[in-house]
Amino acid sequence: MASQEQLSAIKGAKVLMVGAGGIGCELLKTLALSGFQDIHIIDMDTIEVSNLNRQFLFRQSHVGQSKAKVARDAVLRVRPNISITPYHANVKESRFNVDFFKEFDVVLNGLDNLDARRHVNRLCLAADVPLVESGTTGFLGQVTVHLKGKTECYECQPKPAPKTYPVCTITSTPSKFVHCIVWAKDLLFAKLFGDKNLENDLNVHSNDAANSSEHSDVFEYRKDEDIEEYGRRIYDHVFGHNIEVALSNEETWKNRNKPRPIYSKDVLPEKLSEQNGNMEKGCVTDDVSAMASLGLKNPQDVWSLGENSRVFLEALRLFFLKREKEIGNLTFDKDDQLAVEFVTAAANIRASSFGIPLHSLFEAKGIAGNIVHAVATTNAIIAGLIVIEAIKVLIKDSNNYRMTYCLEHPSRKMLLMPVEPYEPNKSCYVCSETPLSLEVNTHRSKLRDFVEKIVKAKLGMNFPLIMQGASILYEVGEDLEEDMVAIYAANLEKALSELPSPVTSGTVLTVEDLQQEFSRNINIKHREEFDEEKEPDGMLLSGWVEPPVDKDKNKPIGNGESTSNALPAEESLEAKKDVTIQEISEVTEIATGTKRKLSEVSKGTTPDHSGLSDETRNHNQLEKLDVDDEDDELMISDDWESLTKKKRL
Ligand SMILES: Nc1ncnc2c1ncn2[C@@H]1O[C@H](COP(=O)(O)OP(=O)(O)OP(=O)(O)O)[C@@H](O)[C@H]1O
Ligand SMILES: [Zn+2]
Repeated sequence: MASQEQLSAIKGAKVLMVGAGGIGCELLKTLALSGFQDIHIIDMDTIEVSNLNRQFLFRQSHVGQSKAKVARDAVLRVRPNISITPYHANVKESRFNVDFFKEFDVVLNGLDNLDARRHVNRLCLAADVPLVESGTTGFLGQVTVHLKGKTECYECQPKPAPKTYPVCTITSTPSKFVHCIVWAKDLLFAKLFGDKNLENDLNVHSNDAANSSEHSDVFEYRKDEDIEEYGRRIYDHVFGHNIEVALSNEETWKNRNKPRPIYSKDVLPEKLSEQNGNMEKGCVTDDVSAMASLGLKNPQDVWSLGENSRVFLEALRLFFLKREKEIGNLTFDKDDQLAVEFVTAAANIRASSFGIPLHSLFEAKGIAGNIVHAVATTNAIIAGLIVIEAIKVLIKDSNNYRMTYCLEHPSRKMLLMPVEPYEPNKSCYVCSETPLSLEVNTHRSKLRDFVEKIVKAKLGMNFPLIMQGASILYEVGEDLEEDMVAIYAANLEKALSELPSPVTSGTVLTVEDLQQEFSRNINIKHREEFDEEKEPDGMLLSGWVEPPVDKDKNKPIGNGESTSNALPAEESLEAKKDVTIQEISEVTEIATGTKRKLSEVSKGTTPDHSGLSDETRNHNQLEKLDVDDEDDELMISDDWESLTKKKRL
């Protein structure tokens, strides 16, 4: 039962919700049913069919309409007397500036990406408005309170770098199905259907006897060539010939199982189109799906090697027959059925060659698209926790703020694990005044490199203004004069030392995002050489939060900026000599941060120094927590105070 104080705080509050998706729908409903009367909601998206299973305010008839508006209408039907103001817009639009944020008593995030979260964090800091941040990944979830100067901000802890794999694991020595998926989508799919000008590490041994005399690129489709013949040529090349070439390097296989070359003639009949009556169907129906034209119905079935080989050839054929115009511009998209079919089949054939268990299309799609299936109940629990924290924020009950984790399996008999929030990180470059410095080759690096790699990627600014003393070197904005736009565009292509106001060792640059009202000075230090593997940006930004380094191994124990260092231990040796392929996973970011703290607090352990990425290490710790729990009886605690001994505030 809410106290009088809580009730009047709820009634008088003006709250801003950002995101009306899985968490947002639950949150809006819970806010309305808890008595909130003035709710503003920003969401840039329209409703999709795939949202309907968990975003319960939406119905089939709403598909294509604004999430924020439909959510408002749905909730007003049960609470007609409250005020809900929807904005069908990106929270990064300039109208949502610091003054806009200042209007609210608390901001509640139900977002799904790092970029928007960082942006809202900065606006809340600039406007001095408390932020309740949230995230879910399947059964895992987290709610955190960020209050300027009192608790850590969203960016006080470095977020894990995207998961990466060494190129040689992907191109030569896969040991897990995910390696085969990365090979199939980032190398083979990209090679066949993507931009021909992009670099691709797929081994192209086109000097094999059969092809070298006529063609320099074995992947090229000859106009007069039969499409099945072409498909078989690619098949035999990547699954047969390339494997034979790899096998000839004896050293590689000394301590590994040797792969088996697979040729199409060994697994398929001579001429498929004559054998398979369904093959032509794909040409006449609109359904561009290899599965459909081969009569494979259940995406959860694991196909045999023969079936995968057929899907491979059929998907390739359909791309060339039905989607020829897109070839050369395609990038893998988890919602593109034909692309998923091709990648599943290719990954499975490669897996078969390397003795790795095969997977269904459903599983392969999840791995390829980094999909963790959303769980509606987790979203509902998290939304409830957001409202609990929001109420504490409104009555300024700061001693009782909690960062709460929602777990998949009970730990210490609990599914919900509240811990006290952390203090602000004194070296956080966002919420503290930490000085920054940048080592860079000022003769070689261009202003564009600085803007893209540092200002946007590292400092997360969207509308940067870069100044040296009083002169502006670069600016982004809607109302810039044309001549200024031209000058800034020209500046981007200049080396730092050749700019109109040269940037050299000792220069102090001021970088500012006017919308975020966020400004930092960066001391420039010239450095001649950079290690291409460890410092691929050719620049080194320091003075902001970095994970501690294990001095013996010179490896970060968490996720550093260098992606090649953020690798699972078993792969880290190879990583030292190899470039890495990125596999982006936004969805795990927030939950991964969760697990770091959870493991520290609940086990009382110090972070381990295993050299694993945060993601991997924390998964392991979470699993360990679960395994350690012998008693499976559940308890959801409501005794917040007694649960945490560590006082962090
Ligand atoms: N910059 C932004 N401005 C406004 N809304 C945003 C922004 N970024 C993300 N969102 C919204 O946050 C919500 C996140 O919800 P959720 O995680 O359930 O994602 P979804 O897109 O609805 O579902 P899924 O990605 O699982 O298909 C989405 O509705 C999305 O439109
Ligand atoms: Zn901070």
